[in-house]
Amino acid sequence: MRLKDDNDEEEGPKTMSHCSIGHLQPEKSFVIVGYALTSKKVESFLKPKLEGLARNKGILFVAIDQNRPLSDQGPFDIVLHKLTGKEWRQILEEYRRTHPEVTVLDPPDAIQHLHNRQSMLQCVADMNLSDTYGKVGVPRQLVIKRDSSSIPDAVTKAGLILPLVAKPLVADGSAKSHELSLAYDEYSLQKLEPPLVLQEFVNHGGVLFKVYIVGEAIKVVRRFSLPDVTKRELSKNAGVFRFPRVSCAAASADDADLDPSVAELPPRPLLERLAKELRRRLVVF
Ligand SMILES: Nc1ncnc2c1ncn2[C@@H]1O[C@H](COP(=O)(O)OP(=O)(O)OP(=O)(O)O)[C@@H](O)[C@H]1O
Ligand SMILES: O=P(O)(O)O[C@H]1[C@H](O)[C@@H](O)[C@H](OP(=O)(O)O)[C@@H](OP(=O)(O)O)[C@H]1O
Repeated sequence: MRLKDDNDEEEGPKTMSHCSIGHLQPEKSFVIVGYALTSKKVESFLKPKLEGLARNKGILFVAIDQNRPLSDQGPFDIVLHKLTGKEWRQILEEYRRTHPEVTVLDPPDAIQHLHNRQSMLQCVADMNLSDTYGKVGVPRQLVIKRDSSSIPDAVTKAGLILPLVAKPLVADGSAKSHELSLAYDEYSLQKLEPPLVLQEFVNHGGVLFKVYIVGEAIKVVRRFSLPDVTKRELSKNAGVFRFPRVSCAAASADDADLDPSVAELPPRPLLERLAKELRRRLVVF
């Protein structure tokens, strides 16, 4: 796409934010990314540094005005969004139909099953990656849709071993969807609020790896995580404990002096196969 400078009479993006067209070199080609994000996401993601880097690479971020028809805005090369709701979904589907030349990241139907922690992990569970470079699996888990009083029985029947990590079933980016708890004893499980996923706690040395995948690009970071739970701790503790965003960006362990047994990154070939397989199964970028 060609974007002309301010003096140009031709149509340019009308809702451009955080950038001034006047500073752009005339006749330079830019990829225009229209974004529809919550204000929280704009704050955490669209940092001046990212915008500067993007601009140097010929990428411009332009805010989509949610109060105006999407088709009246742009033109965009890419629509980047992280909003939920039926209405927004319909707007995007209609836009994709009428603007097949625009890449929508990602199409609503493709991300639908990522909004639910059960379906989100299903394709990982279905993956049958050979054990050449390491195993990929999902912790044993149980979905509770309703009735908190039924949880202790359901856990016993499923044979899940305590402690359990309780996660809201819906993963829609809301603060509530990130509220996780750790349940140490069976009795306290009744205090949890369905719908949720109960997962066996997997000891992992207090460090985890976050793997970011965009297209062919893979980036792995180390983050501090919950410490291992020992048998002694399990026998001492009871109750349900809410825990905060333990492995957030501020908990980076990239430069920490870690025991090599927990610090070693997953083998690259495993990540590549995992990334390829996930993209194929999820049909997302
Ligand atoms: N089964 C588990 N066993 C041990 N620790 C776990 C387990 N599941 C989650 N955790 C811990 O809880 C943290 C958050 O888990 P998870 O990523 O599932 O939630 P989230 O709300 O999607 O978080 P984020 O959006 O930050 O990735 C992990 O970083 C890890 O420290
Ligand atoms: O900063 P990292 O470690 O990559 O963790 C991200 C989570 O994985 C995302 O799920 C968060 O986005 P949502 O809150 O929209 O789900 C995302 O929220 P944010 O974009 O508001 O920071 C992050 O918390």
